[in-house]
Amino acid sequence: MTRIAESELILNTRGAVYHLDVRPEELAHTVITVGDPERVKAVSKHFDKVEGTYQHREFVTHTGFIGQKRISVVSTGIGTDNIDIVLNELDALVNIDFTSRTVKEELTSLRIIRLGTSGSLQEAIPVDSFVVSSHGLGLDNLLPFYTYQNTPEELSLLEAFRGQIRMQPSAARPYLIEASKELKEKFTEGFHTGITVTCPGFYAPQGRVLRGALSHPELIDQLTGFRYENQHITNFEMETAGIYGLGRVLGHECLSISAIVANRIKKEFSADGGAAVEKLITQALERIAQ
Ligand SMILES: O=P(O)(O)O[C@H]1O[C@H](CO)[C@@H](O)[C@H]1O
Ligand SMILES: O=c1cc[nH]c(=O)[nH]1
Repeated sequence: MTRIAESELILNTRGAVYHLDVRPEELAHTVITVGDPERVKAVSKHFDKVEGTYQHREFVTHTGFIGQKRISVVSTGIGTDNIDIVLNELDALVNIDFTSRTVKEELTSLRIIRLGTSGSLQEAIPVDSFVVSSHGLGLDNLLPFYTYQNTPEELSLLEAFRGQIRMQPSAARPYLIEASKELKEKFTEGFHTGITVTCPGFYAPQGRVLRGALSHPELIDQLTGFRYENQHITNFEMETAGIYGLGRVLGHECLSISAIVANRIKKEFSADGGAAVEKLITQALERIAQ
């Protein structure tokens, strides 16, 4: 077994992984990720018992129980560059022996569920509704740094996307990964479902103009109009494709669910996004704790 060097798997003085500051025994195998560090306590306040809290930079982790179900909630901050850190360190916590610094013979698959916010790309998906991401379509550049396998269904969808929406090659090389089917089945009634586009920014990469002009002004209309068989693009945000992609690379079951806070077609923003997120957390925890 190859020993992983100190410069590659970085552990701190308490034997915890570098960015998350969490030790292997401090992580549950069901993990909720949220972007906002403040949202961690909005989730853990629903726990019957909190066994530990950990924080380093924007990465806040609370581990506890709802009934017999052990759950960790971890903040990722914004963007797929942070997802690279969080997913790799979560994986290391369960699949690398920190004493021998070797990959374990028996691997553990985590259940990872993102509870985030997002902008709708369809008029009929209003603010304060919830979207389950059937696929993450990445316009960021994280996943091409890894080797991974696409399914034939993913390749057909990606080919349709590339045919209908011509990204400038210097701007993005789109990739696409499907959600965990097992987790998705828990979230059907009361949830919209569709393809989520993950962007490497909040402004121009999501077609927003304040002062900087867009290099691809048709992007929003093209995403809204995309169709392949019975599938369409529902929303965009900044983490889902990275989570699904690294879940595929590392062997974890991943699902991303978003509270819609903006409708980009109707140009509306939620009057109380906090309330929508709170409702999403309550509904999601009921299903996750089962
Ligand atoms: O509310 P969170 O979970 O952070 O998710 C969305 O909100 C942030 C942008 O405001 C991005 O992280 C985006 O993905
Ligand atoms: O429009 C939105 C809303 C939330 N998060 C995003 O990334 N975009």
